[in-house]
Formats: sequence, C-alpha cells, structure tokens
Amino acid sequence: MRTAYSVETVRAAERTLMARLPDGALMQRAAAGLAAACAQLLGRVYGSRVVLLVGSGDNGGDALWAGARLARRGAAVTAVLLAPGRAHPGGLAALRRAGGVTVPAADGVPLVERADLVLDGIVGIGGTGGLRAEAVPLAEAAHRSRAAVVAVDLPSGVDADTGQVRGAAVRADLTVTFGTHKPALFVDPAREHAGSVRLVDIGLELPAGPFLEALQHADVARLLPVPAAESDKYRRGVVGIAAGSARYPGAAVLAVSGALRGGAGAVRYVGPAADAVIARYPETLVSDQGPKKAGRVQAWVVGPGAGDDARTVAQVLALDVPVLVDADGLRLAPARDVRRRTAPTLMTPHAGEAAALLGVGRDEVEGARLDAVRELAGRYRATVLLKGSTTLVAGPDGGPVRANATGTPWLATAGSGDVLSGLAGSLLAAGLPALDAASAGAYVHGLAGRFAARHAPAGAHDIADAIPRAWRDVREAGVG
Ligand SMILES: NC(=O)C1=CN([C@@H]2O[C@H](COP(=O)(O)OP(=O)(O)OC[C@H]3O[C@@H](n4cnc5c(N)ncnc54)[C@H](OP(=O)(O)O)[C@@H]3O)[C@@H](O)[C@H]2O)[C@@H](O)CC1
Ligand SMILES: Nc1ncnc2c1ncn2[C@@H]1O[C@H](COP(=O)(O)OP(=O)(O)O)[C@@H](O)[C@H]1O
Ligand SMILES: [K+]
Repeated sequence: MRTAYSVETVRAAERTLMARLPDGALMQRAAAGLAAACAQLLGRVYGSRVVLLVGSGDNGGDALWAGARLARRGAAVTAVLLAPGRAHPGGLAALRRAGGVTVPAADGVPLVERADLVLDGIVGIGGTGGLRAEAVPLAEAAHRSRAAVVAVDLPSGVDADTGQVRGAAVRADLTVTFGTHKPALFVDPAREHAGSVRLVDIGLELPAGPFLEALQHADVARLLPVPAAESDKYRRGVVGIAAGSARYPGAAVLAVSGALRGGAGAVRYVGPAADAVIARYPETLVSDQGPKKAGRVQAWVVGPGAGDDARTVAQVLALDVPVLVDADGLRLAPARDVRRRTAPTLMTPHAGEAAALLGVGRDEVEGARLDAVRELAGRYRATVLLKGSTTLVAGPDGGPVRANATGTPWLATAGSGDVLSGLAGSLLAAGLPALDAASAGAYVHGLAGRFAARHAPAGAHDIADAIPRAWRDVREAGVG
C-alpha cells in the first residue's frame, strides 16, 4: 500500500525529527536523494547543463544543495533565483563553493531552453495558489525545452493536499518527493503534472492513519475472494443486477458481464433486458419478478441504463443488503432514502453525475475531486466511488480516501462504467466491505482496461473479457 499524508502531518513529523537531529540534516538527506535521482536521469553528469529554478523557501534550498552535489561531479549548474534576496543562504553558499553560478529570473528563459536538466525548486509544500507571474515563463520554457524536468517534492503550483491546480503549474517528468507521498501526487489534475514519482526516505515517522491510500497488487490480492473447499454458489454470494431498459439493454448485458467475473457464485438479473442478457450470458439467473421477489441475493446493483425506473431503485434501496447505485440510479435515489439504509450503500458517479448530485459544475468536481468525493460520502452517508482520470473512493465515516492507480484513459469508452458496477457489485455480494469492494473493483477494472487496450482501442465488452486476466495478474503477483 502506498500512502500520502497532509502537509500538516508532514510538518508535525518534520518538527519531531528535526528536534533530534543536527541543523540542516533533513535537507541534506533530501538533497542527497534528489541529486542521486538527477544523476541517474542524466546518465552522464560530467559536462551536463543543469538549471535550478529557486524560490524563497526550503524547496529552493533542496534544489541548491542538490545542484551543489551535481556541480561537484562536473555539471555546469546555474541557479535562476526568483527571489534573489531570500534564496536559502546555506544552499546558495554551497552551490557557489562547488562552482555553480546564479542569475536573476529575468535571465532564466534562454538557459532553461538549452538545459539538459531543470530542477524545479520554486515552491513545495509551503506553496499557495498557482505559480506567480515571474515563474510562469520559466515553467513554460522548461515544458517546451528538451530538458528533463525534475520537480523537488512537488511540481510547483499544485496544491499539495487537494491535487488542485489553480493557475499555471510546472509539468515534470519526474517528481522526487521527501518523507512521504503528498495527496497531490495521487490525484488529478496535479498528478498529471508530476510525471513519475520517486519517494526519498528521510526518516519521518508518520502516524498510522494516512490521508490517502493507493492499493497495490499485494493489497488487492488479499481482498479478492477465493472459494473455500466447502463453497457453493450461494456461499460465494449471489449478486442481483437491476439494470437496463428497452432503450438501453446493453447496459444490463455489460453490468452482468462484469458481475460474472467478480467472484460471486451466481448473477441474478431483473429488468426488461432479460432476453439480451440470456442470449449473451446463458448462466445468468433471470427473474420476471421485481427485486423484492427475485430470490436470494446478497448484494444488488441498480441503475445502469435504467432510464426513469424510479420504482425499481426505491425497491432495491428498501432491501436490507448492500446496494451499489450507478448511472441513472444516482439521479433516482433520494438522499434521505440512502441515508436511512442500515446495510452498506456504494454510489459510483462519474464527474458529471457527482456534479449534478452536489449541484455544482462538472469542472468544479474535476478540479477538486477529493473534496467532491468526501462531500458526497458525508451527505449520503454512503461509500462513494468517483470515476474519472483519477478514481477515488471515500467511506461514510471519514478515514483515508483510496486513490486508484491502475486506471488508463482507454477506460473512457461507453459502457465501461457498467462493467465496473457489475464487478464491484459482485465483490460486495462475495462479502467485501463497500470500501474494499469499490477499491478492489476499480483496481481490477483499471488493469483489465490496460490489458484489453494494450495495442489497440477496446470496447467495454473487451474490458469485461480481460477481467480474468487482470484478476490472475493480481493474484499471481500478490500472493504467489
Ligand atoms: N517537510 C520536510 O520534512 C522537509 C521539507 N523539505 C523541503 O522544504 C519544503 C518546504 O519548505 P518551506 O516550508 O520553506 O516552503 P516552500 O515550499 O519552499 O515555499 C515557501 C515559500 O514559497 C513562497 N510561495 C508560496 N506560494 C508560492 C507560489 N505559488 N509561487 C511562488 N512562491 C510561493 C513563499 O514566499 P512568500 O509568500 O513569502 O513570498 C514561501 O517563502 C518542502 O517542500 C521540501 O522541499 C526538505 O528540505 C527536507 C524535509
Ligand atoms: N481519462 C480517464 N482515465 C482513466 N479512466 C477513465 C478516464 N475517463 C473515464 N475513465 C474510467 O472509465 C469508466 C467510465 O465509466 P462511466 O463514465 O460510467 O462510463 P459509461 O457510463 O459509458 O459506462 C470509469 O471506470 C472511469 O473511471
Ligand atoms: K517544487
């Protein structure tokens, strides 16, 4: 599991550690890791042109100390000072001792354009808002130059705690972050600015409850259900799918396709698309009764392609088993009915649906996903999985939000959300708590998308077909 902590927690851990260490020791640890990552990226340090973008705080200090290390190994290092009177004094002296030079910001752009490596030490966890005006031309030059851009701790201009980008921000190829990941490194739009991310351990001791978690293969492998010797289809769990309409029968077929690969022992379908479902998946148990009388079901999925069928949504919400509400179902599920439920509810909106539920614009949700997912989980007292370029899952009781790391833009294809709802619903039926069902479902779904679209675009049914391969990949890597 990878974890991220808020700036407040990082600051507290930093204070505790600094009280035990000699002055400057933490910055030296950070700079050593940073310089090593830069050297690796450059391949040959000797003779390379390195430009440091240096702001007024310790983030600039890290860049200056790392620059000094690279200068000692033969790089030509120039520091572009954004606040010349306030640059980190110790770092500045070290760079000069090592043969590095400094220039004012106004002279920086041509140097950045000719650099092999640009180190972004403009601002780190002390930043607020986007880049200031004087830094913008430098960030733009770095982006268009052929230089590798390495962000120190965070790409400057992103909000460390929320992943918001309010204005211009540096676009890095690599971010070297210190002590712990910051939430912004997992959450778009900031994540997209970070490039690949490397964590340098500087000895921070962090509390048990992180702000954000990102599951990895081993975590998901432990969550995925495996039938025991004594299992039968009912013990493995039966998932009910109430989806599809005369207009959208495909949504039912796709939800069933995900559910059949999600670990439940049987999939039961109710709704107007039974013929289409049976034609494609003859193993489905179809019922012409409503959800109440459909027979044994351990978890329901309601909503994909459901049109305006509010009655079915209300019936499913009234059942005392876990329920996943997706797509049209989200619009048709009154908040008070969801809040009143005692069994778990999992809601799976994309940004547009989340925006409609919150009464804000879609851009607002996409710009501040963490806020949106937590707000929805609180309002509905439900687990919420917010889909999109970063998929986030928040539980109703606060606690760490989970960010999914396996997604790919190839998943943005019609019907792929229906597959996810079936898959996650199946995991609910198999007995996983809602937070785990949602995050393991998103993880396997993302991986399946990657497999399905490896060399060519894939349709939603291809993603469903790739679920067993993704599942196997997780299990084999995770538990041997
Ligand atoms: N935590 C740890 O354990 C360790 C932390 N370490 C490092 O310290 C970094 C944090 O350093 P920090 O606290 O000095 O803040 P930092 O990010 O340099 O920025 C503050 C300055 O920036 C300015 N400023 C603000 N917003 C801005 C903007 N949008 N655009 C431009 N400028 C802006 C603001 O100035 P002012 O508003 O006064 O003009 C303020 O002076 C951290 O990210 C990591 O790299 C490591 O050395 C080792 C261990
Ligand atoms: N840019 C993206 N990067 C990664 N995943 C994405 C992106 N856009 C959409 N997705 C994923 O694709 C799926 C689309 O679901 P949804 O929006 O419900 O589509 P549909 O309603 O057509 O099924 C979700 O799993 C979502 O997280
Ligand atoms: K930075």
